[in-house]
Amino acid sequence: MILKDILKEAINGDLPKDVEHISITGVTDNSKEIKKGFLFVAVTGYKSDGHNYINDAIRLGASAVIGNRDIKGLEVPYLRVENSRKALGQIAKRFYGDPSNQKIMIGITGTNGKTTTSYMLQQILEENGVTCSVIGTIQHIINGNKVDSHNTTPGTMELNSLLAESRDMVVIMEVSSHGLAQYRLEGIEFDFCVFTNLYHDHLDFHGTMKDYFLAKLLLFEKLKPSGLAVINGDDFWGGKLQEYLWEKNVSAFVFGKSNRCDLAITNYNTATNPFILLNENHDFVKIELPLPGLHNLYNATAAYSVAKMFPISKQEILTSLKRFSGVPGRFEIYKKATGPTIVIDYAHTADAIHHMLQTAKECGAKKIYHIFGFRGGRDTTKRAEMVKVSSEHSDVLILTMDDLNSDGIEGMESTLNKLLSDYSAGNGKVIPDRTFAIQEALQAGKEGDWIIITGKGIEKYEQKFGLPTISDKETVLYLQNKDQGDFIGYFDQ
Ligand SMILES: CC(=O)N[C@H]1[C@@H](OP(=O)(O)OP(=O)(O)OC[C@H]2O[C@@H](n3ccc(=O)[nH]c3=O)[C@H](O)[C@@H]2O)O[C@H](CO)[C@@H](O)[C@@H]1O[C@H](C)C(=O)N[C@@H](C)C(=O)N[C@H](CCC(=O)O)C(=O)O
Ligand SMILES: Nc1ncnc2c1ncn2[C@@H]1O[C@H](COP(=O)(O)OP(=O)(O)OP(=O)(O)O)[C@@H](O)[C@H]1O
Ligand SMILES: N[C@H](CCC[C@H](N)C(=O)O)C(=O)O
Repeated sequence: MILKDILKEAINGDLPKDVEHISITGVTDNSKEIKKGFLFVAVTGYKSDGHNYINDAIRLGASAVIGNRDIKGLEVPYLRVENSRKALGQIAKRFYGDPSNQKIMIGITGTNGKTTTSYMLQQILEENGVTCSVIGTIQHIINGNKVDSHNTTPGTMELNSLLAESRDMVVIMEVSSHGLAQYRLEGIEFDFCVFTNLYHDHLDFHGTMKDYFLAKLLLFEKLKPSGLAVINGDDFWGGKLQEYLWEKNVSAFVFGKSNRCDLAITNYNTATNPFILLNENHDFVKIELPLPGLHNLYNATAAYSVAKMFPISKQEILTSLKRFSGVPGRFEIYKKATGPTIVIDYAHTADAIHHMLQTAKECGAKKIYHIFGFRGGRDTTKRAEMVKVSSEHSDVLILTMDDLNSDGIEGMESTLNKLLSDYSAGNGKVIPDRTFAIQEALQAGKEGDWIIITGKGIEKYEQKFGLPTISDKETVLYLQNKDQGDFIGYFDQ
């Protein structure tokens, strides 16, 4: 591939003579992936700086380098750009032949509900003959094949390569604020942009809620002129987004409780036989879900709002939602013939915890045991509110370990004790080993009680004493009598 052909957007003006005819065999921003004839794009990162690896890249065979620092005297041509992370996005798109341009692109953003909404939409579309690629937190699904996910929104090279590989008609993507802020979606345009909600999270990265919102807003700048924004109008920031799009004359489809909404929520039932009743231009739509929780009804409403823009009948959409298969690690219920109901869920914000515990109460939980921890190396300012909400809405809260990432176990243990003494109402305890925390609740829980384990979903956690990593589901099934636990949740892997 001729280098100049993929630099169209990245480099303004004429290219130096020595670059004109260079051909390259690949592109990467990771010196460790360089092969002979590659273009190396040096990116200044959050942990390290790609510019420090330029010499490694050349030694490994890079035939040209792009960066955003003033560097001279390299053995291969060096092109300076203003922002090499953005340039990488522009180059990735060209290198893979602008693959998003050949797809119907659906981007779903928001703090909570992205994965659930995308799985609902996937089920509706696929059951009605529309093949979908799905890109998100749990895994990516391309042409029906599962690919491991390292980021909710993959890095720009990986993303464009997945899109290029896809033969599916539609791509449903979870779009994270990190992905938007880091140009992972540079040059990609969307046919549908969905906003679920915005709550306190990721302020370690964004600083303030306003800046977090402004990062999410970038998705809507990528909406095609012919595209449609779908917005949860009941969310405070959803309201701000609506105003912003209205001023820019961008078409938005809004759902929410106000009767001014395009899809107005008139009634719902969150527990037994959950449903949400919507008024669409005096035409009533009743979405029934096999999954409890008001939050899931909102997710289903978002999925419905997009699906109805496809040539699929209302009845077909409603049928798919009624038999929704669920999402791995989100509100998965385990219950034996007798004993407590156990739920594994991915709540990792105060708002999600609130929804989760509220749902358990609405489902008739007598006593609620809530087990969770905090991901290390992430926003620490959300923790106090998570403890407060849990303490208020559960009977017993047990703080335990989540992914430590770079944090140490001792530091985390004292953090948990301090959070409990400062923000709980005295109904909590700390059990650092997650397996023991779950075991204690399972031993204490009686018929009618609910044990809710949040934060990790299907991800595995480290047990103490060097035991292998294990998921909450594996722990629960083991403790519930080896492998004889009766799974009655919505997804069994
Ligand atoms: C803080 C953050 O977001 N970091 C992301 C960022 O990493 P980075 O480019 O800054 O990486 P870095 O390690 O500092 O390295 C800088 C550069 O040096 C290069 N390098 C480095 C070492 C070397 O030997 N050679 C070399 O060339 C690297 O390849 C890179 O180009 O860009 C990478 C590629 O796109 C991401 O994978 C990475 O996500 C990290 C792993 C991460 O944990 N991110 C989380 C916070 C995140 O993005 N989460 C959201 C979900 C949030 C939600 O659910 O709402 C997500 O989309 O996943
Ligand atoms: N619409 C919603 N409003 C509030 N909380 C929600 C909503 N949908 C899901 N949740 C809660 O958030 C958790 C994560 O849901 P989901 O995976 O769908 O969100 P997400 O935005 O994809 O998060 P992540 O990208 O971190 O995986 C769920 O397990 C549930 O507790
Ligand atoms: N295993 C991934 C999960 C991402 C979950 C996301 N919601 C976040 O908190 O960043 C991580 O640790 O980045």
